[in-house]
Amino acid sequence: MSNVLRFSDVDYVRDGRPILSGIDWEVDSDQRWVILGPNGAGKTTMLRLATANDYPTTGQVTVLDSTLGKVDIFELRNRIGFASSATARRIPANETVRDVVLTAAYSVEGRWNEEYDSLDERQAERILAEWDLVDFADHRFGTLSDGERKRAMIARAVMTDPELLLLDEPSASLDLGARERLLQLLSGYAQSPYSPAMIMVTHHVEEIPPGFTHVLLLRDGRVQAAGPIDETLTADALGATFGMEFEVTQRNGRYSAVAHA
Ligand SMILES: Nc1ncnc2c1ncn2[C@@H]1O[C@H](COP(=O)(O)OP(=O)(O)OP(=O)(O)O)[C@@H](O)[C@H]1O
Repeated sequence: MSNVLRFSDVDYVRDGRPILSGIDWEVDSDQRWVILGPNGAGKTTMLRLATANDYPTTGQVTVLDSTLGKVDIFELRNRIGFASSATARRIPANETVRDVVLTAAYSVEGRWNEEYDSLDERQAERILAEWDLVDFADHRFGTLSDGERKRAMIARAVMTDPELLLLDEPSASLDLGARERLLQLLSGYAQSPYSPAMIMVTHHVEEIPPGFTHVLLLRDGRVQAAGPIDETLTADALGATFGMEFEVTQRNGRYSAVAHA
Protein backbone atom coordinates (compact mmCIF):
# COMPACT_ATOMS: atom_id res chain seq x y z
CA MET A 1 0.00 0.00 0.00
CA SER A 2 1.37 3.44 -0.91
CA ASN A 3 0.07 6.97 -1.07
CA VAL A 4 -1.12 7.99 -4.58
CA LEU A 5 -2.73 11.37 -3.91
CA ARG A 6 -2.36 14.02 -1.24
CA PHE A 7 -4.09 17.41 -0.93
CA SER A 8 -2.40 19.55 1.76
CA ASP A 9 -4.33 22.65 2.84
CA VAL A 10 -5.53 23.24 -0.73
CA ASP A 11 -7.39 26.41 -1.67
CA TYR A 12 -8.66 27.03 -5.20
CA VAL A 13 -9.91 30.54 -5.91
CA ARG A 14 -11.41 31.86 -9.15
CA ASP A 15 -12.58 35.43 -9.79
CA GLY A 16 -11.96 36.17 -6.11
CA ARG A 17 -14.36 33.37 -5.12
CA PRO A 18 -13.20 30.41 -3.01
CA ILE A 19 -14.15 27.22 -4.90
CA LEU A 20 -12.18 24.86 -2.61
CA SER A 21 -11.01 25.81 0.89
CA GLY A 22 -8.56 24.13 3.26
CA ILE A 23 -8.77 20.68 1.67
CA ASP A 24 -6.67 17.99 3.37
CA TRP A 25 -7.10 14.54 1.82
CA GLU A 26 -5.02 11.42 1.29
CA VAL A 27 -5.70 8.45 -0.99
CA ASP A 28 -3.78 5.18 -0.76
CA SER A 29 -3.27 2.68 -3.58
CA ASP A 30 -5.68 0.10 -2.13
CA GLN A 31 -8.52 2.59 -1.55
CA ARG A 32 -11.57 3.31 -3.73
CA TRP A 33 -13.10 6.71 -2.96
CA VAL A 34 -16.46 8.26 -3.74
CA ILE A 35 -16.84 12.05 -3.72
CA LEU A 36 -20.40 13.17 -2.97
CA GLY A 37 -21.80 16.65 -2.64
CA PRO A 38 -24.39 19.09 -3.97
CA ASN A 39 -24.16 20.76 -7.39
CA GLY A 40 -21.40 23.33 -7.38
CA ALA A 41 -19.71 21.93 -4.25
CA GLY A 42 -16.37 21.62 -6.10
CA LYS A 43 -16.26 17.89 -6.93
CA THR A 44 -15.13 18.26 -10.54
CA THR A 45 -12.60 20.88 -9.48
CA MET A 46 -11.09 18.32 -7.08
CA LEU A 47 -10.78 15.87 -10.00
CA ARG A 48 -9.20 18.55 -12.21
CA LEU A 49 -6.50 19.05 -9.58
CA ALA A 50 -6.06 15.29 -9.02
CA THR A 51 -5.61 14.74 -12.78
CA ALA A 52 -3.03 17.54 -13.03
CA ASN A 53 -5.36 19.50 -15.29
CA ASP A 54 -5.23 22.50 -12.96
CA TYR A 55 -3.21 23.83 -10.03
CA PRO A 56 -4.22 24.86 -6.52
CA THR A 57 -4.17 28.57 -5.73
CA THR A 58 -2.43 27.79 -2.42
CA GLY A 59 -1.47 24.55 -0.71
CA GLN A 60 -0.04 21.45 -2.35
CA VAL A 61 -1.39 18.63 -4.50
CA THR A 62 0.90 15.60 -4.73
CA VAL A 63 -0.09 12.98 -7.33
CA LEU A 64 1.86 9.70 -7.55
CA ASP A 65 4.71 11.26 -5.55
CA SER A 66 4.92 14.30 -7.85
CA THR A 67 4.02 17.75 -6.57
CA LEU A 68 2.01 19.72 -9.13
CA GLY A 69 3.95 22.67 -10.46
CA LYS A 70 7.30 20.87 -10.07
CA VAL A 71 7.03 17.98 -12.56
CA ASP A 72 6.47 17.16 -16.24
CA ILE A 73 2.69 16.82 -16.19
CA PHE A 74 2.58 15.01 -19.57
CA GLU A 75 4.57 12.11 -18.15
CA LEU A 76 2.43 12.21 -15.00
CA ARG A 77 -0.88 12.23 -16.91
CA ASN A 78 0.09 8.98 -18.67
CA ARG A 79 -0.04 7.30 -15.26
CA ILE A 80 -3.55 8.60 -14.50
CA GLY A 81 -6.78 7.28 -16.07
CA PHE A 82 -9.65 9.77 -16.32
CA ALA A 83 -13.13 9.36 -17.77
CA SER A 84 -15.72 12.13 -17.82
CA SER A 85 -18.28 13.60 -20.19
CA ALA A 86 -15.64 16.22 -21.10
CA THR A 87 -13.10 13.55 -22.15
CA ALA A 88 -15.86 11.80 -24.15
CA ARG A 89 -16.61 15.02 -26.08
CA ARG A 90 -13.03 15.00 -27.41
CA ILE A 91 -13.45 11.61 -29.15
CA PRO A 92 -14.22 11.85 -32.89
CA ALA A 93 -17.72 10.48 -33.63
CA ASN A 94 -16.44 8.25 -36.46
CA GLU A 95 -13.79 6.52 -34.32
CA THR A 96 -14.45 2.80 -33.76
CA VAL A 97 -14.79 1.65 -30.17
CA ARG A 98 -11.71 -0.56 -30.62
CA ASP A 99 -9.68 2.51 -31.62
CA VAL A 100 -11.16 4.62 -28.81
CA VAL A 101 -9.54 2.14 -26.43
CA LEU A 102 -6.37 1.42 -28.43
CA THR A 103 -5.43 5.07 -29.09
CA ALA A 104 -5.11 5.64 -25.33
CA ALA A 105 -1.77 3.83 -25.65
CA TYR A 106 -0.49 6.92 -27.52
CA SER A 107 -2.62 9.43 -25.57
CA VAL A 108 -4.30 10.54 -28.79
CA GLU A 109 -7.94 10.96 -29.75
CA GLY A 110 -8.54 9.71 -33.27
CA ARG A 111 -6.37 7.18 -35.04
CA TRP A 112 -3.92 8.45 -37.67
CA ASN A 113 -0.88 6.46 -38.74
CA GLU A 114 0.40 5.21 -35.40
CA GLU A 115 1.69 1.64 -35.40
CA TYR A 116 0.35 -0.29 -32.43
CA ASP A 117 2.26 -3.36 -31.35
CA SER A 118 0.49 -6.66 -30.80
CA LEU A 119 0.83 -6.24 -27.03
CA ASP A 120 -1.27 -3.06 -27.19
CA GLU A 121 -3.77 -4.75 -29.48
CA ARG A 122 -4.14 -7.74 -27.17
CA GLN A 123 -4.51 -5.42 -24.18
CA ALA A 124 -7.28 -3.49 -26.00
CA GLU A 125 -9.14 -6.74 -26.84
CA ARG A 126 -8.88 -7.92 -23.24
CA ILE A 127 -10.22 -4.61 -21.94
CA LEU A 128 -13.05 -4.53 -24.51
CA ALA A 129 -14.14 -7.93 -23.17
CA GLU A 130 -13.74 -6.83 -19.55
CA TRP A 131 -16.05 -3.84 -20.09
CA ASP A 132 -18.67 -5.75 -22.09
CA LEU A 133 -17.80 -4.04 -25.39
CA VAL A 134 -16.86 -6.94 -27.68
CA ASP A 135 -20.11 -6.65 -29.67
CA PHE A 136 -19.48 -2.92 -30.16
CA ALA A 137 -15.77 -3.01 -31.01
CA ASP A 138 -16.39 -2.12 -34.68
CA HIS A 139 -19.19 0.35 -33.97
CA ARG A 140 -18.57 4.09 -34.37
CA PHE A 141 -18.31 5.99 -31.08
CA GLY A 142 -20.94 8.50 -32.23
CA THR A 143 -23.56 5.75 -32.66
CA LEU A 144 -23.26 4.35 -29.10
CA SER A 145 -25.92 4.63 -26.42
CA ASP A 146 -25.01 6.59 -23.28
CA GLY A 147 -24.30 3.37 -21.39
CA GLU A 148 -22.05 1.97 -24.13
CA ARG A 149 -20.24 5.30 -24.39
CA LYS A 150 -19.57 5.42 -20.63
CA ARG A 151 -18.13 1.89 -20.72
CA ALA A 152 -15.99 2.76 -23.75
CA MET A 153 -14.55 5.79 -21.94
CA ILE A 154 -13.74 3.75 -18.82
CA ALA A 155 -12.14 1.07 -21.03
CA ARG A 156 -10.03 3.80 -22.65
CA ALA A 157 -9.06 5.17 -19.21
CA VAL A 158 -7.77 1.77 -18.02
CA MET A 159 -5.94 0.91 -21.28
CA THR A 160 -2.61 2.26 -20.01
CA ASP A 161 -2.76 0.39 -16.68
CA PRO A 162 -3.02 3.64 -14.71
CA GLU A 163 -1.91 3.89 -11.10
CA LEU A 164 -4.87 6.15 -10.32
CA LEU A 165 -8.30 5.99 -12.02
CA LEU A 166 -10.73 8.89 -11.76
CA LEU A 167 -14.33 8.75 -12.94
CA ASP A 168 -16.58 11.81 -13.06
CA GLU A 169 -20.22 10.73 -12.80
CA PRO A 170 -19.84 7.44 -14.71
CA SER A 171 -23.50 6.46 -14.30
CA ALA A 172 -25.15 9.85 -14.90
CA SER A 173 -28.02 9.75 -17.43
CA LEU A 174 -28.11 5.93 -17.69
CA ASP A 175 -31.35 3.95 -17.63
CA LEU A 176 -31.88 1.58 -14.70
CA GLY A 177 -30.57 -1.51 -16.51
CA ALA A 178 -27.52 0.25 -17.97
CA ARG A 179 -26.75 1.78 -14.56
CA GLU A 180 -26.98 -1.55 -12.77
CA ARG A 181 -24.83 -3.28 -15.40
CA LEU A 182 -22.19 -0.55 -15.11
CA LEU A 183 -22.27 -0.73 -11.30
CA GLN A 184 -21.66 -4.50 -11.49
CA LEU A 185 -18.64 -3.94 -13.73
CA LEU A 186 -17.30 -1.11 -11.55
CA SER A 187 -17.87 -3.18 -8.43
CA GLY A 188 -15.94 -6.14 -9.83
CA TYR A 189 -13.14 -3.83 -10.95
CA ALA A 190 -13.02 -2.04 -7.57
CA GLN A 191 -12.70 -5.34 -5.72
CA SER A 192 -9.80 -6.66 -7.77
CA PRO A 193 -6.46 -6.36 -5.94
CA TYR A 194 -4.86 -5.64 -9.34
CA SER A 195 -6.94 -2.50 -9.91
CA PRO A 196 -5.50 0.96 -9.28
CA ALA A 197 -6.69 3.40 -6.63
CA MET A 198 -10.04 4.78 -7.75
CA ILE A 199 -11.89 8.04 -7.18
CA MET A 200 -15.44 8.42 -8.45
CA VAL A 201 -17.66 11.49 -8.33
CA THR A 202 -21.35 10.79 -8.11
CA HIS A 203 -24.55 12.60 -7.16
CA HIS A 204 -26.42 9.60 -5.78
CA VAL A 205 -25.55 7.18 -2.97
CA GLU A 206 -27.47 4.52 -4.96
CA GLU A 207 -24.69 4.74 -7.56
CA ILE A 208 -21.89 3.74 -5.20
CA PRO A 209 -20.59 0.34 -6.40
CA PRO A 210 -20.01 -2.25 -3.69
CA GLY A 211 -16.28 -2.49 -3.13
CA PHE A 212 -15.77 1.27 -2.80
CA THR A 213 -14.10 1.74 0.55
CA HIS A 214 -14.09 5.47 1.39
CA VAL A 215 -16.24 8.55 0.94
CA LEU A 216 -15.50 12.27 0.93
CA LEU A 217 -18.48 14.55 1.48
CA LEU A 218 -17.99 18.04 0.07
CA ARG A 219 -20.08 21.11 0.75
CA ASP A 220 -19.33 24.65 -0.47
CA GLY A 221 -15.75 23.67 -1.30
CA ARG A 222 -15.02 22.27 2.16
CA VAL A 223 -14.68 18.69 3.37
CA GLN A 224 -17.73 17.97 5.50
CA ALA A 225 -16.58 14.43 6.34
CA ALA A 226 -14.11 11.91 4.91
CA GLY A 227 -13.20 8.36 5.83
CA PRO A 228 -14.19 4.70 5.55
CA ILE A 229 -17.58 4.54 3.88
CA ASP A 230 -19.39 2.43 6.49
CA GLU A 231 -18.44 4.89 9.26
CA THR A 232 -18.73 8.12 7.29
CA LEU A 233 -21.82 7.80 5.08
CA THR A 234 -24.30 8.42 7.85
CA ALA A 235 -27.66 10.18 7.83
CA ASP A 236 -26.16 12.98 9.93
CA ALA A 237 -23.19 13.51 7.61
CA LEU A 238 -25.38 13.43 4.46
CA GLY A 239 -27.84 15.80 6.15
CA ALA A 240 -25.05 18.26 6.96
CA THR A 241 -23.72 17.99 3.39
CA PHE A 242 -27.02 18.52 1.58
CA GLY A 243 -28.80 20.66 4.18
CA MET A 244 -31.76 18.34 4.77
CA GLU A 245 -32.60 15.26 6.80
CA PHE A 246 -32.19 11.80 5.30
CA GLU A 247 -32.79 8.20 6.13
CA VAL A 248 -29.85 6.13 4.94
CA THR A 249 -29.98 2.37 4.46
CA GLN A 250 -27.35 -0.13 3.41
CA ARG A 251 -28.06 -3.58 1.98
CA ASN A 252 -25.64 -5.97 0.31
CA GLY A 253 -23.09 -3.20 -0.02
CA ARG A 254 -25.54 -0.83 -1.75
CA TYR A 255 -26.65 2.44 -0.17
CA SER A 256 -29.87 4.35 -0.47
CA ALA A 257 -30.92 7.73 0.90
CA VAL A 258 -34.38 9.28 1.02
CA ALA A 259 -35.53 12.50 2.63
CA HIS A 260 -36.84 12.06 6.15
CA ALA A 261 -40.63 11.73 6.04
N1 LIG B 1 -12.40 28.18 -13.79
C1 LIG B 1 -13.45 28.60 -13.07
N2 LIG B 1 -13.78 29.91 -13.02
C2 LIG B 1 -14.81 30.33 -12.28
N3 LIG B 1 -15.63 29.51 -11.56
C3 LIG B 1 -15.36 28.21 -11.59
C4 LIG B 1 -14.26 27.67 -12.33
N4 LIG B 1 -14.25 26.33 -12.15
C5 LIG B 1 -15.30 26.03 -11.34
N5 LIG B 1 -15.96 27.17 -11.02
C6 LIG B 1 -17.13 27.25 -10.13
O1 LIG B 1 -16.79 26.48 -8.99
C7 LIG B 1 -17.93 25.84 -8.45
C8 LIG B 1 -17.65 24.36 -8.32
O2 LIG B 1 -17.63 23.78 -9.62
P1 LIG B 1 -17.48 22.22 -9.84
O3 LIG B 1 -17.74 21.96 -11.28
O4 LIG B 1 -16.19 21.78 -9.28
O5 LIG B 1 -18.66 21.68 -8.93
P2 LIG B 1 -19.33 20.24 -8.89
O6 LIG B 1 -19.44 19.88 -7.44
O7 LIG B 1 -18.59 19.29 -9.75
O8 LIG B 1 -20.75 20.56 -9.48
P3 LIG B 1 -21.81 19.61 -10.25
O9 LIG B 1 -22.26 18.60 -9.24
O10 LIG B 1 -22.92 20.57 -10.60
O11 LIG B 1 -21.13 19.02 -11.44
C9 LIG B 1 -19.09 26.16 -9.37
O12 LIG B 1 -19.85 27.20 -8.80
C10 LIG B 1 -18.40 26.62 -10.66
O13 LIG B 1 -19.19 27.55 -11.34
